[in-house]
Amino acid sequence: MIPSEVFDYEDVQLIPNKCVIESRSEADTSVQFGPQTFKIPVVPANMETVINEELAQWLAENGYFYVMHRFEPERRLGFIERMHERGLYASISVGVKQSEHDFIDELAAAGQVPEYVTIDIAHGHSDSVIRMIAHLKQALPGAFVIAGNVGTPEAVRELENAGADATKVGIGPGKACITKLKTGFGTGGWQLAAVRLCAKAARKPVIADGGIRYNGDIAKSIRFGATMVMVGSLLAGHEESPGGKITIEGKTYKQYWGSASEKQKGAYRNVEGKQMLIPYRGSIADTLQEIRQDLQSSISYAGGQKLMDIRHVDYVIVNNSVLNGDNY
Ligand SMILES: NC(=O)C1=CN([C@@H]2O[C@H](COP(=O)(O)OP(=O)(O)OC[C@H]3O[C@@H](n4cnc5c(N)ncnc54)[C@H](OP(=O)(O)O)[C@@H]3O)[C@@H](O)[C@H]2O)C=CC1
Ligand SMILES: Nc1nc2c(ncn2[C@@H]2O[C@H](COP(=O)(O)O)[C@@H](O)[C@H]2O)c(=O)[nH]1
Repeated sequence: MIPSEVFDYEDVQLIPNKCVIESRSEADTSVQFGPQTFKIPVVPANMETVINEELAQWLAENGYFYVMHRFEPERRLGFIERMHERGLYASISVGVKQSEHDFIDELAAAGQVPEYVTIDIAHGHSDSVIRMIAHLKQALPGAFVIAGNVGTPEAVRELENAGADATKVGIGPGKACITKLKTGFGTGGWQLAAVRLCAKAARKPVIADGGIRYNGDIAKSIRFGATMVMVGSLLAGHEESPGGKITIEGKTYKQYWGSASEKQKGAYRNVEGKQMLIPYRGSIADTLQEIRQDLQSSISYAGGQKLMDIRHVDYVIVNNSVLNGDNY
């Protein structure tokens, strides 16, 4: 499959339709994803500098989707128990190694079924992921299984056929990502077109993962078929973000690093990520509220009342329009 139309977020603008609401507050940004409905179609990336247990609890309590990362594997069972004790949903990540299969058996034996499990590896179109989907569906049949990451319609179909309830699309578009440079592969530079191709092939929800630089990119992801949008760097600069706070020459930053960076792995082996500093942005609650308001505006420009009305708008390709003086 060679994609015929290739574009990314900055190359596209959505075309407005006549407004049918009196106020943006009437626009409904909520989305059904798996067993729950969430306030906005946005999930912080399952990365160590983006999400931790405290933030996960706050997000669940406040109607947002989260996916806990998998880099403290021994804490996951306790995390699920703690979330369930508080009457909150549990959403965890797993890898594909034998120890992860053993962990799934441990959860089944303990009767602790997370509502969401994300299989999170770099190259998700693989037999190892297909085996993990099968194991999850057999051992924890109540869990909603998200599988990734992938970048092709073939991969989406194969993982869905294996039993995945949703797939996650994005190989290399992330801000901390160097996959494109190190391997020559991926959807970096044409992530939005890849989301479109994958979503067209999908029969189940697709998560667009990586490359979101502006709030408007979330609406563009929805237009091109995503049901949920995973965001790393844009949500990593907050007070609640787990990365360390650093002040340089009077300006404050938070640390952000790739899950396949040397910093995360503790060794320079198969490194496909880097670390960087993200300007400090205050409270994540304010940013999520701003995202919701911007999405309400998007829905109004789409001539709609609800999130999925954005799906039906026309668009134009305008090369790099966002970068032509519109940065803020
Ligand atoms: N979205 C993206 O573009 C990317 C995301 N990441 C993130 O980095 C983290 C680490 O990812 P990952 O290294 O996959 O996790 P793991 O180190 O857990 O690797 C998962 C398993 O897949 C194998 N594997 C990994 N990559 C390949 C490949 N290209 N071909 C064949 N086998 C492979 C690994 O073996 P072995 O290590 O021996 O090869 C390992 O057994 C994850 O959170 C992932 O999401 C990483 C890169 C790209
Ligand atoms: N190639 C790599 N991709 C990575 C790594 N760590 C995380 N990721 C992916 O990036 C997104 C977040 O992207 P952003 O543009 O919103 O910052 C995240 O969800 C992963 O899919 C990595 O080390 N290498």
